[in-house]
Amino acid sequence: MTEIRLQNIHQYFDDAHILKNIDFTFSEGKFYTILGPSGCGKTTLLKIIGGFVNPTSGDLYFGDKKMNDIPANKRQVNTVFQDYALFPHLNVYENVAFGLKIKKVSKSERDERIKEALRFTNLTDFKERDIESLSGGQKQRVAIARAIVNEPDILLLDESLSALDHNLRVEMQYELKELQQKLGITFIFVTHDQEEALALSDEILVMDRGHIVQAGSPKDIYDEPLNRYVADFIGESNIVEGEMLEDGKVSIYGRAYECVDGGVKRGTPVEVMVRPEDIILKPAGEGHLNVTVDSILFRGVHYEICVLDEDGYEWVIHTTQRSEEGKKVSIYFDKENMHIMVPGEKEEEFNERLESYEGIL
Ligand SMILES: Nc1ncnc2c1ncn2[C@@H]1O[C@H](COP(=O)(O)OP(=O)(O)OP(=O)(O)O)[C@@H](O)[C@H]1O
Repeated sequence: MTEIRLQNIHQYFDDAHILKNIDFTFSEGKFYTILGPSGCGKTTLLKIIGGFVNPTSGDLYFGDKKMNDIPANKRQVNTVFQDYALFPHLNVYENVAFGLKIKKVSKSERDERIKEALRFTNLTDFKERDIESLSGGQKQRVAIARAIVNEPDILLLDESLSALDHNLRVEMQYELKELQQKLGITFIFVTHDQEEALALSDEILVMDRGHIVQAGSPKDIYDEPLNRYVADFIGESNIVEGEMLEDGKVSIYGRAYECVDGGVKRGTPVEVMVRPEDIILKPAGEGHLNVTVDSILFRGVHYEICVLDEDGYEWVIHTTQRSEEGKKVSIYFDKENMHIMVPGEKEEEFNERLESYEGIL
């Protein structure tokens, strides 16, 4: 088992500064997801851990051992790539066996380990099958079996569910989570799909242009995003400008609201986030703000209703309540569901503020 520590990692490709001062420790045995838009540096970070890219500067440690100069095949790490990189001319068993043969593992040990890897990935009945005859989900399982047969401490998965259709993808998410729990090793999964990140992870690292912007449990990141970027990237949100009046009180468009956040100087401009599912529709005059229903979309499990307040600002609401376009209603949200963000605040400052203020409450 291995803790992975990235210390002041920078990565340049020619003049392009791709990773900027990455400082992060992955604990043993957890499911991590690196989440961010295309091009933000997720795969590069994974490749540094896997040993396929040497960082321009900074250090990588597994436990106490510095890994910068240790080649990929000498690290207790295996990678499952997006395209699975399976050998099309070999069957399932042979694909899983390949690495062990190269390493000259004895036939009896090889057979035992392959049997175990196929069992873990529910492929026992498929071992004789040609790769080409398998579905996308089965190919993905072979790629995972081929990685775990090496008994790695760390499994890296690069957008490895993205080739699958929606239903299969959801099914594989369950399998992947279960597999990680059974094996108890560290999984580092890369995706740009926020729902996938929320469903799978013990911890999510949100990246933006080479930085880790915020790291935390899915619930922390969803309920208490550091800033507008994270709030928008994970889930949908209503974000309005406000000003802090005092601890537990914020002004939005000149009207004072009670909130549960604090530790921000009086008069500081803030952004206030309310998730669409936390807004309640009430008859006109009974909520915080009077609004007019602008549009309604049926989204299967809820309606997505856009309303305009009297200042012309739009609010998005997810509700199972039916309404009508043009109807005059009002919106209400509990103080616990308002989240205050301070533009420009760094993750350490934000965490300190949350801890110290919550400590007072
Ligand atoms: N070997 C390389 N040489 C030059 N540029 C590279 C190299 N590898 C990656 N890059 C560039 O670094 C940036 C980050 O790439 P990376 O693959 O890490 O992003 P990503 O977040 O994984 O994106 P995606 O979700 O599209 O895979 C991109 O602009 C990419 O073009």
